[in-house]
Amino acid sequence: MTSTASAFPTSPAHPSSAAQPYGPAGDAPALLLDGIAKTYRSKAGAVDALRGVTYHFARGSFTAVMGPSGSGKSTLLQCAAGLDRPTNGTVVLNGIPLHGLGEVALTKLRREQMGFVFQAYNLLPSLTVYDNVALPLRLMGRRPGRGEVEAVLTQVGLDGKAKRRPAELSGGQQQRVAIARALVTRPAVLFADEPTGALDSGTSRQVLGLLREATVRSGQTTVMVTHDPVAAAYAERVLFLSDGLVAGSLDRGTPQQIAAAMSELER
Ligand SMILES: Nc1ncnc2c1ncn2[C@@H]1O[C@H](COP(=O)(O)OP(=O)(O)OP(=O)(O)O)[C@@H](O)[C@H]1O
Repeated sequence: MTSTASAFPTSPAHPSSAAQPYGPAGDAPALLLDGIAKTYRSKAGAVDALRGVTYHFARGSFTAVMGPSGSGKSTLLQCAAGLDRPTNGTVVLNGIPLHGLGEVALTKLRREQMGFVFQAYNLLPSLTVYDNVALPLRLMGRRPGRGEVEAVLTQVGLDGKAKRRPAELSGGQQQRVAIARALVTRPAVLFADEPTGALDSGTSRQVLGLLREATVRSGQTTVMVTHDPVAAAYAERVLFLSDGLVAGSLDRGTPQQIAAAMSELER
């Protein structure tokens, strides 16, 4: 792509914006990426997966990350969540710079301030729905209150399913358990990686509706990687990556507009 300006309105993500107040309360962004670069080195050579990504994810925003295969989406998510370390640049989550943290502190931060939803639901098969959802609280050293677990099960429409085990649920219901498990700690950022990749379109709509509702009702900040323009249209903004760089963004795009922007990037 030679120019991104017309098809992709410029996002408000520039290094200087880190110094600006955010939102009505002047809060820092939920997630700030500043000049993130990631080079993978192997015997086959070096691959520059990210080449300087600067972006802020405002509190309470729901952002989809899209881009052609190999554009760096998974790498971005991994670096943002502290699952991998960038070669250069800074990630600041809820005001906490990740680069200064050791593995133990990073694990604690992930448990307490991040939620994860993947294509594979990753539920523990031997635990009930209730215990799967309560697990992150237990891992934080907290005794889960019955009310808080039940409230989040209600939020995802799983009333009455608390005693079931994952194998007794449909795929869509299992993904809703995974979302409940991700939301129960009230994380600063919920990371979702192809959350509807294994679901049919009707069930996908329900799951995406839940993610959107969590933003609208509870101010949940969500970052979702997806290949699907229909899924991305549930987000307020789509951030496009191309060849390890931010190519632009699109606010409140329709699936058709998002698909057209993707086609332009893939040309
Ligand atoms: N562990 C690794 N070692 C070497 N290269 C890697 C590694 N992980 C990713 N890459 C390379 O980095 C680039 C970005 O990969 P990444 O998985 O982030 O892209 P993506 O946009 O998520 O792709 P896809 O849509 O196909 O999942 C690609 O060229 C990929 O081959």
